[in-house]
Amino acid sequence: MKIFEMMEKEGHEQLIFNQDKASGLKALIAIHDTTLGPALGGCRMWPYKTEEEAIYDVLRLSKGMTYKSAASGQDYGGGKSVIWGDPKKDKSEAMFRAFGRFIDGFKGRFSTGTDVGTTYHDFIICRKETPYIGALPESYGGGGNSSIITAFGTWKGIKAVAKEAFGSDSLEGKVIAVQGLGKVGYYLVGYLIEDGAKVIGTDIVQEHIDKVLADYPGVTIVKPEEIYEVECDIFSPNALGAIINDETIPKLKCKAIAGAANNQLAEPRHGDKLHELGIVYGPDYVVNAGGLIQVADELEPGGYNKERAYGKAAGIYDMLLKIFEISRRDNIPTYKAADTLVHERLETYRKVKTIYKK
Ligand SMILES: NC(=O)C1=CN([C@@H]2O[C@H](COP(=O)(O)OP(=O)(O)OC[C@H]3O[C@@H](n4cnc5c(N)ncnc54)[C@H](O)[C@@H]3O)[C@@H](O)[C@H]2O)C=CC1
Ligand SMILES: O=C(O)C(=O)Cc1ccccc1
Repeated sequence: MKIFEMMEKEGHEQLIFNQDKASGLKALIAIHDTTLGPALGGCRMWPYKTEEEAIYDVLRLSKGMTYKSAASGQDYGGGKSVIWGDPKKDKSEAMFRAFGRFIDGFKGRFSTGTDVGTTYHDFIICRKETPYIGALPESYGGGGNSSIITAFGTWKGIKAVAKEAFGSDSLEGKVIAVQGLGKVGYYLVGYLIEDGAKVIGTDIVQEHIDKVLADYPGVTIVKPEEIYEVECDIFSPNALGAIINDETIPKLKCKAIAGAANNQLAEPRHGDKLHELGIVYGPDYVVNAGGLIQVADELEPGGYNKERAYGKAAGIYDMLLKIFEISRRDNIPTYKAADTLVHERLETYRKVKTIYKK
């Protein structure tokens, strides 16, 4: 793996390796692009098989955050952190204190918080060492569990792809296949059922399934490997990335895809394939911007304003309709239409900053 080559190709500014012998912490922090402002991005804890897997994940995730911030109109850049370890058995206070000290070293150039495998309990510990933590509970001055607003935004994204695919954003009677019933998936199921949808769900952790069934007994559960081929109107990935790939695309029986998972396309060509097949794809970093919108709102002067944040998250619907219009007008895949808007915003900002410097 030629790391500098990858960073140069994708435009990453920094990749920092962090280890703390006492706690066993091994963490990577990637800052992709700070043109629009300081980098924001959550922290994933995952038992990667190799160091290369961890490096690849943090580079992809951090780039996605730049695109997410630009596409959702935030004045922040993109970054992400990954802790290499098993969230079920490797966590400790010492680990998250050490991680907080590493974050503090950026002095605001990077702020982080929950993502896959981490919870706000972990970041309450981090907060003891650094103020650069987002999505803390209201009692700690944060905006609360970012998964809820992420689920809200994803619900709006599902309504937008429904409108594009079926001519109406009503989810009444629509069958939605939800992959991943974790922090985001659980709340998303609630929004979908409230909106009249029929939900087919799956997860690899039984207790997550049980929690959903306890509150939403009407949800149909299938095995993880079956979710791709269930008869449905919309497939909603809310687990891990790279699940839209050569193996899964031929199985899909949906007319549209919209979910919270980061980096859903294994490669851009898989977005081209969805376009060819006429499957409406809501670009992941547009659909799942709710969490980022919350954390950016927490950083506004005067602090978090829930009404303002949810108003911005509701705008995910209109942004997607704009992207679908560009995709139809120019006959390009939706992910390319979204990337075009992002590149235009970054380029404009770079020019303005250059002029300003003069
Ligand atoms: N939590 C947040 O605010 C945000 C999360 N995201 C993204 O949304 C996705 C979900 O995030 P969270 O809900 O916070 O994470 P989480 O870890 O709470 O939930 C992920 C769920 O997916 C399940 N899962 C993993 N592999 C699976 C598989 N092969 N099949 C079925 N289920 C599987 C896990 O058991 C877990 O229940 C991630 O990709 C994350 O990066 C994006 C934006 C914000
Ligand atoms: O949208 C994401 O994937 C995030 O990582 C959102 C976020 C940003 C900063 C702190 C916590 C979560």
